Amino acid sequence: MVMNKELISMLTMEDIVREGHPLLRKVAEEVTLPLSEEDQSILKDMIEFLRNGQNPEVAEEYGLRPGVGLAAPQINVSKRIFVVRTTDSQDELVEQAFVNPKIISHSQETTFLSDGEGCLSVDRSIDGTVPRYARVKIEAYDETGKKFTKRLRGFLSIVFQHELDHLNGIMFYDRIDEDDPLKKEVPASLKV
Ligand SMILES: Cc1nc(NNC(=O)[C@H](CC2CCCC2)CN(O)CO)c(F)c(N2CCN3CCOC[C@@H]3C2)n1
Ligand code: NI
Repeated sequence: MVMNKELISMLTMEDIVREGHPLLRKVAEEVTLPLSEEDQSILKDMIEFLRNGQNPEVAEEYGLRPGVGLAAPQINVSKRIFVVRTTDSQDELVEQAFVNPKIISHSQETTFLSDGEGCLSVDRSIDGTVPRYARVKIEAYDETGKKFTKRLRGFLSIVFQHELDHLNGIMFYDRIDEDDPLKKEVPASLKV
C-alpha cells in the first residue's frame, strides 16, 4: 500500500525505530518544563498513534501495530517522555502522558504478563517471563507541566515499567532470565 506521507502528519510504523538503533540503548534526557510547543506536539502525536493503533479500522488502513504504550526514544526523540493508553484495574480508560517519570518506591513482590512481553521496536517474538514490580509509586509531570504522584498496580504498573525502561536504554528481553526463561514462580523470598 503506497501512502502519501506528505499529506499525513500522523505517526506510522515507519516512524518507530527498531532494534539496533542507538537511541534504544541511550539514557534519554530530562525535559525542561513547561513543555515547549514542539514537545507538546510530540506528546499529542504519540497519544494519537496509540488511539489509531487501538482503532481496528485505522490500524488496518495504516498498517499500525496496536500499542498500549509508546516512549519518545521509539520515535527517535531522546527525551524522558512516554504515553500510556489502556484500561486500569477498574476497567477505566487511562490515557496519560508521563514526563520525567520516576519510580519513588516499589513492592518487593514481582509480577509478569503470562504471555510475556513484546515491543513495537522489536520485529520478532521473544518468549520468556519479564519480571516487573507488582506495585510502584511513581512521580511524573503531565502534559500541562503539573507534577503528580500515583500508585500503580497490575497491567498499568507493568506498562509503566516497560516504558520507563525505554527511557533508560533497557529492552524487555534484557530482563528475561536466560537460565530459566519461562520461570513462573516468584521466588518465595520475594513475596511480601
Ligand atoms: C500487552 C499488550 N501489548 C500491546 N502491544 N505492545 C505494546 O503496547 C508495547 C508495550 C507493552 C508490551 C508489554 C507491556 C507494555 C509497545 N511498546 O513497545 C512501547 O514501548 C497491545 F496492543 C496490547 N493490547 C491489549 C489492550 N488492547 C486494548 C484495545 O486495543 C488493542 C489493545 C492491545 N497489550
Ligand atoms: Ni517497547
